[in-house]
Amino acid sequence: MSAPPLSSTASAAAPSGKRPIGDVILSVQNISLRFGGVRALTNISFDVRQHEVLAIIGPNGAGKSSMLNVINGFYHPQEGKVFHKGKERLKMKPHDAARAGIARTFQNIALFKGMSALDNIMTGRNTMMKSSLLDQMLYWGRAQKEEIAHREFCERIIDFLEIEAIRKTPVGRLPYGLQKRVELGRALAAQPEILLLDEPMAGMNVEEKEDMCRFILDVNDEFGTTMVLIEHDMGVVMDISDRVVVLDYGRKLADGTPHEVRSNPDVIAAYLGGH
Ligand SMILES: Nc1ncnc2c1ncn2[C@@H]1O[C@H](COP(=O)(O)OP(=O)(O)OP(=O)(O)O)[C@@H](O)[C@H]1O
Repeated sequence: MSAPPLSSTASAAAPSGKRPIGDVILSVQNISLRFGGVRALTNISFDVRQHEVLAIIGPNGAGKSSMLNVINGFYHPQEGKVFHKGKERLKMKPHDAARAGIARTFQNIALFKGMSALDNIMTGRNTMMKSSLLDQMLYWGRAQKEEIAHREFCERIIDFLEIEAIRKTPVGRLPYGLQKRVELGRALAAQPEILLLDEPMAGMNVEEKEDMCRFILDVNDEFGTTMVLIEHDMGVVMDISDRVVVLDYGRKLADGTPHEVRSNPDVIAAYLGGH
């Protein structure tokens, strides 16, 4: 088994360079989510198109993380529907979403600190591993071939993210920016079609942010991975997003290009009012 392409959407002949934005691949429609008396999301609808970088922004508590958690099946809204590639998605768990090509990273780094960067990235392949423990005992050769192919694939991610020098380093010893890059690598290891990034630049210095922006755009350009990201840094949002959805108090305030959203009076009022 040879190493597969880095994204399931990437064909062998796929050219590099910004891919044209395609059809709607994910649609959330009239989503409402409550926690007891707290209305985290109220009647939210928007579409995600193939290959785009979509940012979800909004003041603290606006419902951004809740929205990502609905998309990846961690929360199940009381109302509304999620359509994935035109089909209504019924209740599913995060690992089902991962199998269906939707991966995510978290606001706080959730890596195995004592394990190397490479081994952490390998854990991202778990959903793709076919051989069970029994297979491994019965068909050792086949399981070993599979393991080699997965390892090769992870090495390619390591090259792509320029982290060769730290591939054997326990991630707990790495600076924050590199840990976030390893986390991105682990999410990419699952070959997602849609990648959900929860504040990928939080806590980074300017240089680390610039690097992360470059990697996000490179992954999007080279492999066509659709990105949905939550970000607080408006400069970053305006620079890298094709489209922006603005939430405030769990409601959608605006949805448009960075330019449209920036000049929307409701958005300006929410941000000025919130800070
Ligand atoms: N598991 C939960 N239980 C109870 N309330 C929750 C839960 N998750 C979120 N909330 C509430 O839902 C609302 C939206 O929270 P959410 O974390 O989605 O906002 P956010 O925009 O991501 O905020 P931040 O920018 O601060 O991360 C908040 O009032 C929050 O307290």
